[in-house]
Amino acid sequence: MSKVRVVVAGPRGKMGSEALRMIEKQEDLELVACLDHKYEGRKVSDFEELPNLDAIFYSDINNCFQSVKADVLVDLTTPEFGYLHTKTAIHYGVRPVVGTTGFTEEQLQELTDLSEEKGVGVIIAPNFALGAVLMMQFAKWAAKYFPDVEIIEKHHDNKLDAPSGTAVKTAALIKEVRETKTQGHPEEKETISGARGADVDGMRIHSMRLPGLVAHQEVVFGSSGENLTIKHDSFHRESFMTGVKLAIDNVMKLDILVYGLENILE
Ligand SMILES: NC(=O)C1=CN([C@@H]2O[C@H](COP(=O)(O)OP(=O)(O)OC[C@H]3O[C@@H](n4cnc5c(N)ncnc54)[C@H](O)[C@@H]3O)[C@@H](O)[C@H]2O)C=CC1
Ligand SMILES: O=C(O)C1=N[C@H](C(=O)O)C[C@H](O)C1
Repeated sequence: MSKVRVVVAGPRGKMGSEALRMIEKQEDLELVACLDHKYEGRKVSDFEELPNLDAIFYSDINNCFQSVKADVLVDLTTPEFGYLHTKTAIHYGVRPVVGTTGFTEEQLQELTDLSEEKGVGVIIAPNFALGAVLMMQFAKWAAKYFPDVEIIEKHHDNKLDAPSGTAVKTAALIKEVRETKTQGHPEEKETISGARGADVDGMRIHSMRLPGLVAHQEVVFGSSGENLTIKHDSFHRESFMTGVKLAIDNVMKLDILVYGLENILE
């Protein structure tokens, strides 16, 4: 059986380095290159904190895909570069598995159209942790019966995007089953701007950023005389790696873009 040849973008990051450690342990995956805006030509093994792998760092994505044969690009970078990398990979016929969050709806639509036009499979998953995927599905189910809902997401203070991709995806899933409803008092007024959080279709998202946190979300439903809270915590980035592997395996069978890991779970 031939190995799936993987390029990782963002190898020195918190998620990218965890992905390298995961790939190193898999017999059916081979790390063939890394994409980083720094350290062109260096090997992964040159970095003490990274696994002992021979793959080379490339700074230019075109040079990378022209020099190395790759099947899958795993992108764990920033919203700006994640989007550019995904687009470029599709053009080269390299299947993107994207964990990077912060894409706009327009960017997601553009990537969906491009993937379909080129027949290149793509998986974009705002959260690779299986528990988080279940939390989102349970929240969607609960929203059918509890239309009053607020999402509280808590992350480490190095996070660039707010609200988190998971919170945005949770709101989108809830929106599929919940009638538009403005929550709170009809005449409520914020005396400090932002106090009620972001407004998505009348439901609220609150984003907390603190050192010490990893990735956490609570979806709180309210009804007369009762509350229901659905909560997920990622305490370590290893929690995302089962999903990254699952996405790499599945993207090889796809010729369209899939948004959300729930769409490939049985
Ligand atoms: N889908 C999921 O399950 C998860 C997604 N994320 C997302 O993954 C992304 C990365 O998160 P972290 O690892 O925590 O961030 P990080 O800041 O630790 O790592 C990002 C890395 O990207 C690199 N980078 C920046 N520009 C680049 C470029 N042009 N080319 C190549 N590399 C570049 C940086 O040098 C850095 O090493 C974020 O968008 C975050 O929201 C994070 C955790 C889980
Ligand atoms: O930046 C992070 O850390 C995370 N980002 C993703 C998001 O925006 O939802 C997934 C997870 O919450 C960790």
